[in-house]
Amino acid sequence: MLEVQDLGIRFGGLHAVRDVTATIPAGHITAIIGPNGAGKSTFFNLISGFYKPTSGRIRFQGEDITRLRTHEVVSRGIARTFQTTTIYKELSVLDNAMIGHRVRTRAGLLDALLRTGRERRDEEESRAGALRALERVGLAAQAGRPAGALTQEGQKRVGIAMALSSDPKLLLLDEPAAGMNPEETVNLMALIRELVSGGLTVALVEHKMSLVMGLADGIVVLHHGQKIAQGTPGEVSRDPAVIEAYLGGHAHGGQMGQTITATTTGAPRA
Ligand SMILES: Nc1ncnc2c1ncn2[C@@H]1O[C@H](COP(=O)(O)OP(=O)(O)OP(=O)(O)O)[C@@H](O)[C@H]1O
Repeated sequence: MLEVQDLGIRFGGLHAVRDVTATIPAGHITAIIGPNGAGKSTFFNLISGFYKPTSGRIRFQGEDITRLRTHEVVSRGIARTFQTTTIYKELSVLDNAMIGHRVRTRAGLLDALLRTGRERRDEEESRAGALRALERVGLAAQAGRPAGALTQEGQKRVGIAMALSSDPKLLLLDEPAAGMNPEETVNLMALIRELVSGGLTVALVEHKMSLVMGLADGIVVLHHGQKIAQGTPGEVSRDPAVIEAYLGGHAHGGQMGQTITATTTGAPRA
């Protein structure tokens, strides 16, 4: 569904993503993993059109989208969530999902908040998209409640509905399980699986290896901005370069190091 070739971006002297060639197959869940600072969020920002690459190509369903603007990328069928999705807690769940639709399509956030003429013309379309999205994340019954009254998990679902409201073909989730407890994480995994069995393709950046290993069909591993491995969870967790990246001199330890160790050698946490 999505192919990147020799993708790269520099920030001054720093090559945050470098010569990455990878694929995100349709109907799959692809995880992008790597130690802190590996370039995962930057990679997401590139494929969602937030950053323009300094080298390489991005093709989505056969079309070159490398130079498209963010809303043009969205209109092709790619939407994303953010590490910390802004939820308007005092607004209803439906209004949040509608804002999600509008900021991702034609009207900007300011239009959405100020209710300009252009925004009003989009309103009915937004409402329909938002309601469909709330159905998909199991929040239709909560549409009228203030978003701030929902649980942490419910608020995460609102964030996902905000992205789904533009009816994407590819959904990019940036650390969806951040701040969630194990039970909420399991529920989130079930939701992602359900969305994929409904025809969506998902790519996610995630630190929680239990989620990645239990959910992903394929994993792309980045390290210092470069792809060091792509394969199934089993292949990647046995890959010496991946083990070295997590446990070597640059590892940050924590959950990723711990789980990679456990799934590969069974050795105690480094
Ligand atoms: N807009 C930017 N300007 C300058 N440097 C940036 C910018 N965005 C990211 N970087 C740098 O690029 C590198 C990769 O950062 P990125 O956030 O993509 O890593 P990450 O793998 O998502 O990290 P984490 O796991 O900590 O979220 C880091 O060194 C970071 O400081």
